[in-house]
Amino acid sequence: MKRRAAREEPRAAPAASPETPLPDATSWTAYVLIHYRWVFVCFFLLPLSFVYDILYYVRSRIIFYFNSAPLQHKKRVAEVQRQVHQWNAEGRTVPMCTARPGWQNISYRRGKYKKTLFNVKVDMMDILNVDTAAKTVRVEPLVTMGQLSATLNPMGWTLPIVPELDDLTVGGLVMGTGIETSSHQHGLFQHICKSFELVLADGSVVTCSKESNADLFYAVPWSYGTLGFLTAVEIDIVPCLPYVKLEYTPVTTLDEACAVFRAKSESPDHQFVETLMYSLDAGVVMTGTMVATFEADKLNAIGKWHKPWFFKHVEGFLAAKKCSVEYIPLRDYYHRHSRSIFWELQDIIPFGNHALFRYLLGWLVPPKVSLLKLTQSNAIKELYDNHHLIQDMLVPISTLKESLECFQDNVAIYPLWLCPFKLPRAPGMLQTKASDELFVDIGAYGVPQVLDFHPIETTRRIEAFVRSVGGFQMLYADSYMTETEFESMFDHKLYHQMRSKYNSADAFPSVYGKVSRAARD
Ligand SMILES: Cc1cc2nc3c(=O)[nH]c(=O)nc-3n(C[C@H](O)[C@H](O)[C@H](O)COP(=O)(O)OP(=O)(O)OC[C@H]3O[C@@H](n4cnc5c(N)ncnc54)[C@H](O)[C@@H]3O)c2cc1C
Ligand SMILES: NC(=O)C1=CN([C@@H]2O[C@H](COP(=O)(O)OP(=O)(O)OC[C@H]3O[C@@H](n4cnc5c(N)ncnc54)[C@H](OP(=O)(O)O)[C@@H]3O)[C@@H](O)[C@H]2O)C=CC1
Ligand SMILES: CC(C)=CCC[C@@H](C)[C@H]1CC[C@H]2C3=C(CC[C@]12C)[C@@]1(C)CC[C@H](O)C[C@@H]1CC3
Repeated sequence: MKRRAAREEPRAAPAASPETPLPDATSWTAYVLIHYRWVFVCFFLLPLSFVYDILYYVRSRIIFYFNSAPLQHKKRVAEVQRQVHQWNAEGRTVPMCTARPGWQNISYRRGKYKKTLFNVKVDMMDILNVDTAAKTVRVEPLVTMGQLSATLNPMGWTLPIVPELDDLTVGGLVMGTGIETSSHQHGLFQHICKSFELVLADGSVVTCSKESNADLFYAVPWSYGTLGFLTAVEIDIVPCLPYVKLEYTPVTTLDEACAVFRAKSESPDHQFVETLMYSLDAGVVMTGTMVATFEADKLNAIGKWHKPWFFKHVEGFLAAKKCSVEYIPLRDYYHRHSRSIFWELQDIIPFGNHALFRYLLGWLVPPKVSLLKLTQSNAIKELYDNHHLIQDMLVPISTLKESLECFQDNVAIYPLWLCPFKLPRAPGMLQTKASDELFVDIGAYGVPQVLDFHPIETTRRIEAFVRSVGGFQMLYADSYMTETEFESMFDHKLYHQMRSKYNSADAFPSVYGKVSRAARD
């Protein structure tokens, strides 16, 4: 593959490098919208995101103050049931989906089906019960990761896996999937869930767990809302400590990167493991453990508004070429990539990591992903479709080296996110060849640096590679596989059984129908 010359810093809007044509390369308005998106984002979206967060926060506090959430829950489930009964009474004409508008969710793919399907409102956003004796928390599906870490951490508890972005919801993480740097010990988000409460296609309410309705329990993850509406989830919680002792290990060859990452992922000593690759052969492996105290000169509250973006901070350790240690407040660690939306914000606000911007306006960052989605113009959409890649691929750790080479050859996007996870053997969509082998999530977010990038052909080549090594694609973004290819990646046996057992084949679209770009458009 041909590559572009190394990037210059700071960068402008995505695909603003000289070789890349603008969408249609003509419209003056499109040019302004793309290259000066930061004007709109800084002066309109950032204040709007701030107001939105305040309103949401006040609402949460009021609900907590009156402790009304558990009482309201039954009524809210009944309201979901009423809508499903209505759909049945009206003759089950078109399938159902949640009424949550596509712009509000984190998923990158566009849920065009929302316009044509029967929309069911599942407006349930409260933490119902924190039970420290049973070590569980019971929540409604729209509860977010930011809300949960803010509630649990001050009580000395946490979820074993806290997927990074504040606005990710429990419903989305259960029906899709969730992963974080503790996943090498705890698995995916589905593996820390104890039970699901669902409203099925006939309007009945069912609770499933490993002990009761186990088949449904194992079929729900990765079903993308196509078996029933989720109304509550019981999740494991574990005690937490206030700081993470984080060790940064720079690696300077591909072999070293793979060996160090694998050794640290397999060792029981680290609660958190993550690597950021800055090129095919240079990266920083990070390992962390929760601790109660810190060495004062090594404390770094990276979540503070004026601190450099985390991925830039980490890059500094690569340049320093030696192992280093820092102590980071737990919540700052959990949401370390939130302020820069991993490294996506540099394409939207090119000077966002400049000290002046951070000190003046850093407290307003990041703009909400939902508002970015809501307000993006067609020109921006086209730009991201054609000159940008957002994909996470899950591959066995034994194939890490060839997988990184595949990403290099096809897209050469850096930083690249590497996050290890275990995949316990269990019924459901994810079936593996070897039992208990560690997997790695490879996350590529950004502008491909190869000259022959083509959104469909390139993604299809990567998808084919991932299938060939027994891996999986995360489905929050676009999938370009055919249905046959899709069914060869994801085991649909249990899923089809549940669709027929619970009469849901005409009640909801299929997973493929929701996540495939070709089936949706
Ligand atoms: C025992 C208990 C039970 C509760 N029960 C309920 C309930 O039933 N229902 C309910 O709705 N609420 C409940 N609450 C209230 C709960 O605390 C609020 O929902 C929560 O504080 C709001 O979360 P927040 O993230 O918006 O707030 P904040 O912690 O003030 O955070 C504001 C914003 O900044 C982000 N942020 C904060 N720190 C960082 C950081 N270091 N890095 C990056 N981003 C950060 C947050 O994610 C959030 O978006 C309960 C609280 C407690 C203690
Ligand atoms: N660190 C991580 O693990 C990250 C994960 N992600 C991905 O982002 C997505 C989550 O985003 P989020 O905005 O929270 O979720 P979304 O609103 O995007 O929902 C994801 C899917 O879950 C379904 N769903 C959500 N709630 C319910 C419910 N109550 N009942 C039935 N189905 C439901 C949706 O159905 P419908 O289509 O009907 O609305 C949709 O198909 C996941 O796919 C996740 O894998 C993204 C970034 C990071
Ligand atoms: C850690 C894992 C497993 C995934 C992280 C994925 C995120 C980096 C992406 C998920 C949805 C993406 C969107 C954007 C940036 C990258 C994600 C947050 C945009 C904000 C980029 C700008 C566009 O105009 C809107 C996009 C919405 C989705």
